[in-house]
Amino acid sequence: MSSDPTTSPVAPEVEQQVDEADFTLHNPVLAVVALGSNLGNRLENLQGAVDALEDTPGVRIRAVSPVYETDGVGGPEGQPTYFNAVLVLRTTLPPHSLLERANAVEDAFGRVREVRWGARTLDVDILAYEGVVEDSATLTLPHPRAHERAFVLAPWLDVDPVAEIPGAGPVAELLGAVGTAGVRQRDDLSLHLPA
Ligand SMILES: Nc1ncnc2c1ncn2[C@@H]1O[C@H](COP(=O)(O)OP(=O)(O)OP(=O)(O)O)[C@@H](O)[C@H]1O
Ligand SMILES: Nc1nc2c(c(=O)[nH]1)N=C(CO)CN2
Repeated sequence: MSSDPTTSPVAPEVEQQVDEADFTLHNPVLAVVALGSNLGNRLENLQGAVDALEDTPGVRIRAVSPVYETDGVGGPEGQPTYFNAVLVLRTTLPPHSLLERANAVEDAFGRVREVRWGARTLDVDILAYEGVVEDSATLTLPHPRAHERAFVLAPWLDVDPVAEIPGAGPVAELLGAVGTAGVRQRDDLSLHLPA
């Protein structure tokens, strides 16, 4: 019996996953990320997420949207308003690695997962990753509720006026259908890239 690991058969799906990850590592792609906060210093929380993502090997922020103040959608009654923003990233991280990093950034800001859609210091969602369509146990792409959320569509349109959500349509049309009630741009606030 040989102990040479190179002679062990590799399942075709594993081989495909490795090939895809390898391809991504050498070919940066664009991903779109949503930030939200309605607890603590909301602007500082969003800025902290921008800083942490820009500090991530394999991630470079290409565009930062204006900050919106938005009424909470879903979740318990009477929660504080959110600050929301959207980032365009150029990344060599495969989708699941980007999700892990997004979750780690949330955790670093003391995010506690209790009530569904409850108040949170920081939420980092992946809205879209290149043209990828995927539905696994931990990651759905594009984000399954992005197309119906004005607090996501308005800042997304600002950073990419021709954006389209695979399977749902152009962001501009989706925002037109959803409307902008409860979503106010805060011209007095902004996020910035670290120097
Ligand atoms: N595109 C995605 N971006 C971020 N998380 C995702 C995505 N698809 C699936 N998930 C999974 O959703 C789980 C729950 O995410 P989270 O607690 O942020 O939900 P939420 O922000 O309260 O609600 P919503 O999903 O409606 O925005 C995450 O642990 C993650 O595994
Ligand atoms: N206005 C607003 N409402 C929400 C938000 C959010 O970021 N902004 N996030 C949610 C879960 O991701 C649920 N509801």
